[in-house]
Amino acid sequence: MKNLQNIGLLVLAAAIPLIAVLPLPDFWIAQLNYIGMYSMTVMGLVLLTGVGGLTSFGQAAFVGIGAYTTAWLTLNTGISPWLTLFIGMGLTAGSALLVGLITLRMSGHYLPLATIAWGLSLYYLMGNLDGLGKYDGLLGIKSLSIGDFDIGQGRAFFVLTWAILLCFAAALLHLLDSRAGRAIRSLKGGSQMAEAMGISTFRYKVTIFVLAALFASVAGWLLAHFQRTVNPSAFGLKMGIEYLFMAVVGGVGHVWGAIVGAGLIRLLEDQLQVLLPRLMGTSGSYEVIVFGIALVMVLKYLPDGLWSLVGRHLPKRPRPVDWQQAAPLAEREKPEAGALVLDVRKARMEFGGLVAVNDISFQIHAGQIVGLIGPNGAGKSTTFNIITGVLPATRGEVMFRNENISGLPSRDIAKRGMARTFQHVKMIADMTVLENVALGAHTRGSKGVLPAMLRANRSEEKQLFREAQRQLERVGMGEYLHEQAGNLAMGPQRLMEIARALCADPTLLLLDEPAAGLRHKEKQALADVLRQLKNEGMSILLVEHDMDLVMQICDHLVVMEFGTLLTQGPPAQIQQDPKVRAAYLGTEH
Ligand SMILES: Nc1ncnc2c1ncn2[C@@H]1O[C@H](COP(=O)(O)OP(=O)(O)OP(=O)(O)O)[C@@H](O)[C@H]1O
Repeated sequence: MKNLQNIGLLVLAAAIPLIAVLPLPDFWIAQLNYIGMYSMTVMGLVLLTGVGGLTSFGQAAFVGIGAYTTAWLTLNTGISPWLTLFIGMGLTAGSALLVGLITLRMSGHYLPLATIAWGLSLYYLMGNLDGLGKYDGLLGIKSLSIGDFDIGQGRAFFVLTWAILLCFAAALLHLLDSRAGRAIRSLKGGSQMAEAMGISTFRYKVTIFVLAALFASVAGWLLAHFQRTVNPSAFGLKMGIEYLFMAVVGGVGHVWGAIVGAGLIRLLEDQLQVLLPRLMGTSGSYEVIVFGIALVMVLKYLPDGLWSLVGRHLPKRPRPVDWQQAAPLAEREKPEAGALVLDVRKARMEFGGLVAVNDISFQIHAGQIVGLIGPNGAGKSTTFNIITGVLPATRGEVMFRNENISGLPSRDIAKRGMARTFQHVKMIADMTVLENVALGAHTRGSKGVLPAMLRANRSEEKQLFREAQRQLERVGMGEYLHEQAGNLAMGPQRLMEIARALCADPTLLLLDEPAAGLRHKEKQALADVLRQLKNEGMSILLVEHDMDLVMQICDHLVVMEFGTLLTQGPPAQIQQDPKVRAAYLGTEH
């Protein structure tokens, strides 16, 4: 896929000068200019909504901030418009940061509603400020120029706009294929898995919100100098909806979908505005009705947008393996064999009146496999969640390598060397196995969004992929590097999760029902992998219902029933314990 993305960028880079010199009528150049500017805002939405899963109706307001900043400053202060671009971006970043910090903790439908409220308030603010010309807006904005050369509104403007768009597309493609990009792509699946990989989901949400707003702001700056006038109608809620519409029609998850969507809607709108009133015999915004129907059809029959029609026919080439020579990632210092790794002290979890975990205590030492067993509803997963920081314990302490980690968020616990898998596999289905596993090494890298966009992250990326491949080979998944994770059967999916956890270079590995849904042979392969990890000095806590597997591989068992610790000890002893037999068979004891 990577090569194809580069081809896409090259095609666009070649098309820009070609179109500029072709004898196209001015009308088409103007259309292309609009499409370029719209595409910028829509590309921001691809990142925010398509990739990050955060729906915003308020992008037009950020276009407005960029446009009004340059309009007001160039008209009132005579400052260079090239400088106002950065002032506008600064103002946009500031306001997006503020709005983001307030609204991005909201989930479900609250976020889109908040963006509507934000879009509306900015629209009325622009329309009511005397200094901004109220609803008439500001007129007489100058064209952009370089020295004496006037960029104007024609071909030179086209080259400028599309060159910026090309840079945005390249930056976005680079970003999505990076450590930060994988973290952003993990946002859509809920925060639990990402946080367990040490990713601050909130920070990445705010980051993509600001980035999308900046894309919109640059489009606004261009629009002001293109139209030479600004007024609130171009930045209101209707336009906010239209940008979202372009993104959805084009393909909200694809960078190229932004251009397809913006192009199609702009051209259609223009044609329909002429055609429909003629057909109906009266004037009116009939195109909105057509768009409404078209959107419903697209959502029903082509939910991935029009780009998916093209994208699915493009050949998929595996990522070239160029990381063999990369330096290994630094490893954390490991505990001595037999040292105390985890000490759960009287952990308690109450859900209202229900005591799900009742003052449980147990320990895990380095190189030990401990099984946490018990009938359904015994409180195993809740104990797991207390240890990994998903749930804050009502009382009690969890000591990890002699540090009290009670109350820490799961990402901070992950950073300390505790890695986990999930009862129901959590992965990014449309990423390759290798990329999914590289996500596990997130905390071992440091390159953020900007280095990724500028491609200044190459050596670290190679290190991360080298580690991901190593861990996949360690669990016997070396054959699956380039497979799309969503296509894997349950067994390989679970092994992939283990490899992802191993990528974090953990001291303690927590596996939640790793054998669930596996066939006999796959279970044996899993047992071999776990034994091998133990021999390498790894400590493992296992929640598992498969008693054969548990008895085969565990050194120590902790048995729970109704939230309480029933007993603990070596498997042979537990197997003979009448209390345990009774708990499983449901007889009196
Ligand atoms: N978030 C929650 N709110 C209220 N009750 C909960 C919550 N999570 C778990 N419980 C309850 O706590 C008890 C223990 O549940 P838990 O999932 O920890 O058991 P388990 O041993 O992991 O079961 P299973 O083997 O079926 O996964 C159950 O009675 C469950 O209904």
